[in-house]
Amino acid sequence: MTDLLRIDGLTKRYPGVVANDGVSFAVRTGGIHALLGENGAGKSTLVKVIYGLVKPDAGTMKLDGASYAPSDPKAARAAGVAMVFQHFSLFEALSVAENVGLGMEDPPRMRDLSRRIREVSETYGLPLDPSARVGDLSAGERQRVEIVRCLLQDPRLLIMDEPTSVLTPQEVAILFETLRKLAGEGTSILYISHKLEEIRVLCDAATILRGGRVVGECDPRETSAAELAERMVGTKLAAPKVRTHKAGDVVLEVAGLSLPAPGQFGTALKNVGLRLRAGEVLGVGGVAGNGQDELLSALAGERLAPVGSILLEGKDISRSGPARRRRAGLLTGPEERLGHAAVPNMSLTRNAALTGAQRKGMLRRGFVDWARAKGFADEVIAAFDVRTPGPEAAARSLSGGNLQKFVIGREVLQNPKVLVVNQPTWGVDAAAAAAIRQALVDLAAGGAGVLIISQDLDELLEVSDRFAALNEGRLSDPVPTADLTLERIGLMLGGAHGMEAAHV
Ligand SMILES: Nc1ncnc2c1ncn2[C@@H]1O[C@H](COP(=O)(O)OP(=O)(O)OP(=O)(O)O)[C@@H](O)[C@H]1O
Repeated sequence: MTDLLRIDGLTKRYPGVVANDGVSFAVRTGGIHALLGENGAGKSTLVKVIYGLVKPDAGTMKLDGASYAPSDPKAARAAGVAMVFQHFSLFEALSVAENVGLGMEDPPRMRDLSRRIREVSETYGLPLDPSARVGDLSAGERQRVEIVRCLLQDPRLLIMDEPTSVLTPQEVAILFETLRKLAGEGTSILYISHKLEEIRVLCDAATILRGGRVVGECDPRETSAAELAERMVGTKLAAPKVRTHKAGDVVLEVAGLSLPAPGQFGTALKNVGLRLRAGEVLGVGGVAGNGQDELLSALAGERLAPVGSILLEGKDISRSGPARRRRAGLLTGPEERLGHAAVPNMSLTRNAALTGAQRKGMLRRGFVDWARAKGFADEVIAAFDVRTPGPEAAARSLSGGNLQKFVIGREVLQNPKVLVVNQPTWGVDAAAAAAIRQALVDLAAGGAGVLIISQDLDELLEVSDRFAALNEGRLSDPVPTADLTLERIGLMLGGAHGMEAAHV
């Protein structure tokens, strides 16, 4: 096979860090090539250079033998390079076809565009209705819009940055079929993911990055997931510690919590009830968009709840805002790390003060004691192995996984009575995800109640004592994790409560 893309000696420096350090590798024509590496290893920077979003300081690229140095994404697209991002950029109020048209330089008439979308979606097995409103679509369907948008450009190279983190197992299977078909037709695929088992079934080549440098190449089909992880990290991974746990008193009680949908595309919470005990981890699973964000914001106090519906250690906090709930010991970590959990342009010190000021004694006569705030940011960085030049770095300059470690660490180290987190290891590499899970389990072992909302079933089964499913804003009765079978989980996620039939 010939090489479609060749990269030679590519270097990109940021203040205090070399994100890519003399990176060289090649992607074969029709190959599905994985980029592997821990958080901050430089994967996103590398694909941004290929897509014309970031200019390298040194190095060259060749596409199909010709010199390639895109000045912007438009030039990259013109050369046949397309990219599907982790975060979608779609307008919820517009239709699929309208969204696709908006991204095109020279969009055809709407009727023709709808026809082409239908053709592409049928050819590649990506079910999509061009007239559907994007706001009504699942995360997997939204991703299909982005993929179809790329395929309409007839790309030679398709870059995908962590495409499966928002998908159900069924949607992952559909995506892999599509990617294999594309590769079979000669399109090359550059694939970033932390899910090593997925890489082993999908990809036929892999480049491993560590600290911005290429540390190895391999055929992932012939390399075990453990070996891949070890080559990424450079050391052997510690197996998670087994814990012993004893559930204590009820620390958080939610009863009859109903709230209307926050907006046109939100989900209403319907009579949600749960009891969380000290020392316990309760896992809440569910497909994205079934009320996860709404449950977190109701518990955080971003939206107030009906009187008597949320009790912390027996006290009604339903009408208290976030600051009072924090003071009382209920802390939360939302899913969206950049913008919700952290302010992108603020330093880590300032972000540490944002949620930690009260509980970490940073307030002096109403003013923040910045030395203390910096001290706390340093503590989080050290305890959670956050890779950054220091606490003065802006939140946005951290790689996704490192910022995630920071925002989770910031809450865990505030010694909460109850911690509620949504997607705590989203986009986090295997070693860091294990560290975050361990920290949550340790927090519970120390006597806190921990509620983890996640779409990662393996994660929930690994760390939770009990498991409940969120479906269309309703929470099932929690079941001890040890009693669960995959079939039962499937029924719970589909909305079957007790012996009722699933309504799909
Ligand atoms: N705009 C920026 N300004 C300053 N530093 C940056 C910027 N973008 C990336 N970096 C730094 O470059 C390094 C590589 O980051 P990059 O996002 O490429 O890593 P990654 O491998 O994609 O990580 P993750 O898996 O966490 O997404 C990190 O140390 C990061 O902090």
